[in-house]
Amino acid sequence: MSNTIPSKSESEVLVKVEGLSKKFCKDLKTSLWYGVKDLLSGMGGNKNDRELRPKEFWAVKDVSFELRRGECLGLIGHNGAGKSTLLKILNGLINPDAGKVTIKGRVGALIELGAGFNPILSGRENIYNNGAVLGFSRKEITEKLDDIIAFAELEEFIDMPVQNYSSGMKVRLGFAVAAQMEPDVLIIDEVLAVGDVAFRMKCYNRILELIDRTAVIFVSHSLGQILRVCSKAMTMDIGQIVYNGGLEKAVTVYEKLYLNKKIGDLKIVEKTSGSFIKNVSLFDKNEKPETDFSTGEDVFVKIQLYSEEPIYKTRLRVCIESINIGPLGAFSSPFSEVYFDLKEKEQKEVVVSIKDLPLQIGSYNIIVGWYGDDDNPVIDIKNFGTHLNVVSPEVKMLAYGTDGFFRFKHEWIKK
Ligand SMILES: Nc1ncnc2c1ncn2[C@@H]1O[C@H](COP(=O)(O)OP(=O)(O)OP(=O)(O)O)[C@@H](O)[C@H]1O
Repeated sequence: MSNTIPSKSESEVLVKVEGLSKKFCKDLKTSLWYGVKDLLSGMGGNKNDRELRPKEFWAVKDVSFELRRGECLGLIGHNGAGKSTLLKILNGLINPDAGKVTIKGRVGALIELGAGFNPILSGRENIYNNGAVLGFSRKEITEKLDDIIAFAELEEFIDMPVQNYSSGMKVRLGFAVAAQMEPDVLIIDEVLAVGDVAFRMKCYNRILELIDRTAVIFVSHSLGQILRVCSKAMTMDIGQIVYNGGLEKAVTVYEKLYLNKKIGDLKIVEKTSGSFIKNVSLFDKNEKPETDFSTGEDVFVKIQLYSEEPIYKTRLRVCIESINIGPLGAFSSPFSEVYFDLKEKEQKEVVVSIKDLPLQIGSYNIIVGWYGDDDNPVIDIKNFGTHLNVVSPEVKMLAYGTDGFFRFKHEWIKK
């Protein structure tokens, strides 16, 4: 028998999800009525779980994936994408309508705030209850008790009923129980965000400590957190997996979805008469149209302007926006003393280069504004539709230092 640690691709599959689906009903009364009908038809063996009836929708649809020991899967998706529903099915809190979940070993989970705790029992009593549910004996729990209480930093409050705990205290106790009980599978939902920053950092460090012997599923809206903690990621939209694989691609897919949704929501009407920006597109250094770039590459923004009337001394401004945060930076042509004149019915092409792109992995939106004189301050603004995707270099763990938006030019000096 070999003593070498198995590589991740050889290590044991701890979570196997096959064709998982769960539907909900948008209306409570109809939902109750369907419940009664299902019960009766179920008794008659006539249940059709794969069909949607009026007012029903798929919260999770045909989801399949595997997770091995040593892997940490980040689950990302917009509000209502189905992330929490999927985690609740994995943790056995709700039953799927179709599909199968196979989990090997103990599951530690932090899903809903206070879920799994009995509010009238003290923190200490709840630790014993939760430990027992996970299959630990009283002696084993007593051995771990001090570590759990210390990790949760609840020494003073451990004998107080959990119903009197603050949200942060409940999260601390929940995470401490889930993570200190040496689970094989650890499931962490967004609730971790309720804890303060120092506690969250402690939790990430604990997850990193556990990773070699655990399979972790981690949901967060913070892409920074996902990039910091996870080794792979899955993007969900409307109950389905739209991407499952590398971190950087999953983040880009998620941000693109967000951008498209934003465009859809705003129902943008583009200006197409008078003077207007006809198009904004991106090119690489070989003048090839491109949307995917690497940190450090040169990006060329091509702006097509058109004017029916002659206009003089106009200015252009380019702003780069992060989808989650907003504007990251902008530059305007007057700073370089560059202005644009257009004759009657003239089309003009302007190219501005962004040298040595300082942005890190993610999807960004380019906004171009065209401005005239005091009488005509805003000629046109093209807000959406030009994505700049930064797709490499690959993101690894925190130690590789790819947090945040910018990569600063830097040099290490050893003395
Ligand atoms: N018990 C329920 N009854 C009816 N609909 C539900 C129920 N639980 C969730 N849903 C619906 O299922 C969909 C998926 O919800 P879910 O909470 O899984 O999304 P999510 O990706 O976790 O969202 P968020 O990021 O906002 O937490 C939503 O439309 C939600 O309204």
